[in-house]
Amino acid sequence: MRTAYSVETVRHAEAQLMARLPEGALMQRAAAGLAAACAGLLGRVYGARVVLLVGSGDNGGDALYAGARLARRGAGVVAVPLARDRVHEGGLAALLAAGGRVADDPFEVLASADLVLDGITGIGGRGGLRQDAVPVARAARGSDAVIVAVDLPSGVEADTGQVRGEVLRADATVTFGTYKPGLLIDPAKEYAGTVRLVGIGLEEHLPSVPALEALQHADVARMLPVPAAESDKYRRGVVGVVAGSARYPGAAVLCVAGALRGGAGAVRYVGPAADAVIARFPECLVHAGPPGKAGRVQAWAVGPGLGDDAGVVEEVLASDVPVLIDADGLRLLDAAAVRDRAAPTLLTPHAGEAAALLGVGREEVEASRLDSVRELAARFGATVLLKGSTTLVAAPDAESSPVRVNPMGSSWLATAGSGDVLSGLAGSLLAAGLGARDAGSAAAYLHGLAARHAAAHGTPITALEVAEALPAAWRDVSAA
Ligand SMILES: NC(=O)C1=CN([C@@H]2O[C@H](COP(=O)(O)OP(=O)(O)OC[C@H]3O[C@@H](n4cnc5c(N)ncnc54)[C@H](OP(=O)(O)O)[C@@H]3O)[C@@H](O)[C@H]2O)[C@@H](O)CC1
Ligand SMILES: Nc1ncnc2c1ncn2[C@@H]1O[C@H](COP(=O)(O)OP(=O)(O)O)[C@@H](O)[C@H]1O
Ligand SMILES: [K+]
Repeated sequence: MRTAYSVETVRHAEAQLMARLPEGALMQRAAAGLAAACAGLLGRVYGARVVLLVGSGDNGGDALYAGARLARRGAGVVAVPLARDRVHEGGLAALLAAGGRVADDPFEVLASADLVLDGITGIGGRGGLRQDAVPVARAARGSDAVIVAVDLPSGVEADTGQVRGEVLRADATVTFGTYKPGLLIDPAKEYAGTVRLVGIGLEEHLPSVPALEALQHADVARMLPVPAAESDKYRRGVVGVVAGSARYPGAAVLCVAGALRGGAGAVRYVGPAADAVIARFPECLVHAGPPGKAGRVQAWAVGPGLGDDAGVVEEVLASDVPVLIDADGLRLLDAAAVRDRAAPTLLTPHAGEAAALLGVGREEVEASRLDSVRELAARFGATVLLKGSTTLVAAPDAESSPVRVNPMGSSWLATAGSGDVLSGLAGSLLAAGLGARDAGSAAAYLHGLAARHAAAHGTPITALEVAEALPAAWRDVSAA
């Protein structure tokens, strides 16, 4: 599991750690890790041309001390202080003592740099880059240099991943002590490049519950259901799929395709697209409906391609088993009925659907994905999976359940019907006994990995191919 902590928590842990260490020791640890990462990127340090963009805080201090280390190894290191009267004094002295210098003309040194260290702002930054920093940031980006962000790309919001102005896009980011949410969530994530975490001893001072967590193969493997000797199809869980309509029969087929690969013992399709479903998947149980007459299930997945049948959504919400609601189901649901449910509910909106549920514009959700998913989970008292380039899953008990961010996405998933596959898959995991947060985040993980398998040759993929690649994704994860 990779975890990210908020700035406030990092500051608190930093204070505890610093109280135990000699003055400046923490910054030296950070600088040592940063210099080592830069050396790795440069290959040969001796003779390399390194430019430091130095802001007025400790982020600039890190850059200066790292620059001093590179200068001692023979790099030509030049500092570009953004405010000459407010530079980390110890860092600047160390750089000068190591043979580095301050630039006379920032644009000239940037034009021929091999590597630029962005030490303008880290966790102390507010808003996008200020006007005085913008021209040098643009010149750095316009050069051929590798750009390495110190702790965070300057200009992003560390706690939310929001981007409110200009950001210096990095090729790599070296972050200290812990990931920050902004390094894992779009749009900020897109500016960070490859992220490397450097330990500085902060870990033992961080609380057990992070702000954000990202699953890895082994975490997902532990969640996936495996049939035991005494299992039968009913004990493994039956998932009911309420999807599709005369107009959209394909959504039913895709949702069932996902559900069949999600570990439930049986998939029960309920709705008007039974012929299309059975033609493709003879192993599926089908029923014309209504859901209450179709037989017992251990979870429902309702909504893809449903059309305007609010009655089935109401009926499914009134059941006492876990329910996943997607697509048309999100438009038709009664918010009070969701809040009043005793069994878990998992809502799976994309940004547009989330915006409609919140009564805001789609751009607002896309710009503030973390706040949006948390707000939805709180408002509906439900677990919410917000789809998109970085899928987030938030549970209603925010204090004890950190938001999960899916690290295994693939932009090839931006294809019609892939969300229907995800709903079926997550519904199947719910029926197999996973909690809503685990079912949502494991489904998003497998779904993204399946898309990567399907697109391995770099060609466009279809939603059905994503479903067909789910066993390969499952195998990968289980092997971890
Ligand atoms: N915590 C830890 O464990 C460790 C922390 N360490 C390091 O310390 C960093 C945090 O340092 P920090 O607190 O000094 O803040 P920092 O990021 O340098 O920014 C503040 C300065 O930037 C300025 N500024 C603000 N917004 C701006 C903008 N939009 N555009 C331009 N400028 C802007 C702001 O100016 P002001 O508002 O005061 O005018 C202020 O002077 C952290 O990220 C890590 O690198 C490591 O050394 C060791 C372990
Ligand atoms: N740019 C992207 N990068 C990664 N994943 C994406 C991107 N765009 C969409 N996705 C994923 O593709 C799926 C699309 O689902 P959805 O929006 O419901 O589409 P549909 O209704 O056509 O099935 C979701 O799993 C979403 O997270
Ligand atoms: K930075």
